[in-house]
Amino acid sequence: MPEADLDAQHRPVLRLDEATIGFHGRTLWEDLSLELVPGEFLAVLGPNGSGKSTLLKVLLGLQRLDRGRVEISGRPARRGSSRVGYIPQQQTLPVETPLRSRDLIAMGLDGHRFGLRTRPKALHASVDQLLEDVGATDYADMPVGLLSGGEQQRLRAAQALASNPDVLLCDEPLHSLDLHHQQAVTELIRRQAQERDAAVVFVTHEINPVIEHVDRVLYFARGRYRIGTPEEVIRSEVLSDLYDSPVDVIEHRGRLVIMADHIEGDHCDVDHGGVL
Ligand SMILES: Nc1ncnc2c1ncn2[C@@H]1O[C@H](COP(=O)(O)OP(=O)(O)OP(=O)(O)O)[C@@H](O)[C@H]1O
Repeated sequence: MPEADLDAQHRPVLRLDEATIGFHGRTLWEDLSLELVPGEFLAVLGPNGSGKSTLLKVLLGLQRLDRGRVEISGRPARRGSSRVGYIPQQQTLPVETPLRSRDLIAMGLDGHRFGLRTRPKALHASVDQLLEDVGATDYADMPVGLLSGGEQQRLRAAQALASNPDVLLCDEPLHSLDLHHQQAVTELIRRQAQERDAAVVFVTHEINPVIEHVDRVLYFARGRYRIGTPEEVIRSEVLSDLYDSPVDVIEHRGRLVIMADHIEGDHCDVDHGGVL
């Protein structure tokens, strides 16, 4: 590979530098410094209210930091950037939604580049390619409201990938999907991000469905955070230290189970290997 391409592979597409945010006197996270390179997959974990979605809002340019800097592809994060793709939480679309799969994806394409009115052929070809990339060609012309949750989530992934973003933000995209579709959607996001040299920031309550794809974990709790590989972070001593309270991490039939006797205000979803 030419040296310039190698450099590009290691150039951060996302950079947070001593980023701090809080509301009404409560710090959500403080002095968060982080760089993601193309193709990297970061899982963001933490209990309810720990600031996971707020991180996505900061990266989307919808929320200002109290302190520090946030850059996407070398520029300050800004609202509406085509460098950022966003997959929202899984929500079932109403049956009567008047859109076909291909219409939903076309909505994600950058109108300036593809010239919706002036270059319909180019738009059509791009939509077809995206449908193929996410394995949705078979239902390209189906009304989206008739598709299953997993099929709809594939389309949302295609929509988010349409502008060829450098950073793909995923806000609990597996919520309410069954295990099979959780794995399929995660694999799809991972593969597409790698092929397109995009970094992934993946907010989730459950580590197990994504663990084999995760390069690093960012774990928020109690106004603090830990970052590292899953093996470095999802450990009893690291999480006990983060929560300042005993936490047990055990492996059960290949799944990580995180348990704590009692942490006020949090819950432990033992069955799903969920996050405290
Ligand atoms: N604009 C805002 N003004 C005031 N408080 C806010 C604002 N945005 C978020 N918060 C608060 O910050 C905290 C963190 O919210 P956030 O949505 O980031 O949590 P989360 O980790 O994504 O939680 P969950 O797992 O429940 O989705 C919450 O207590 C929320 O009420």
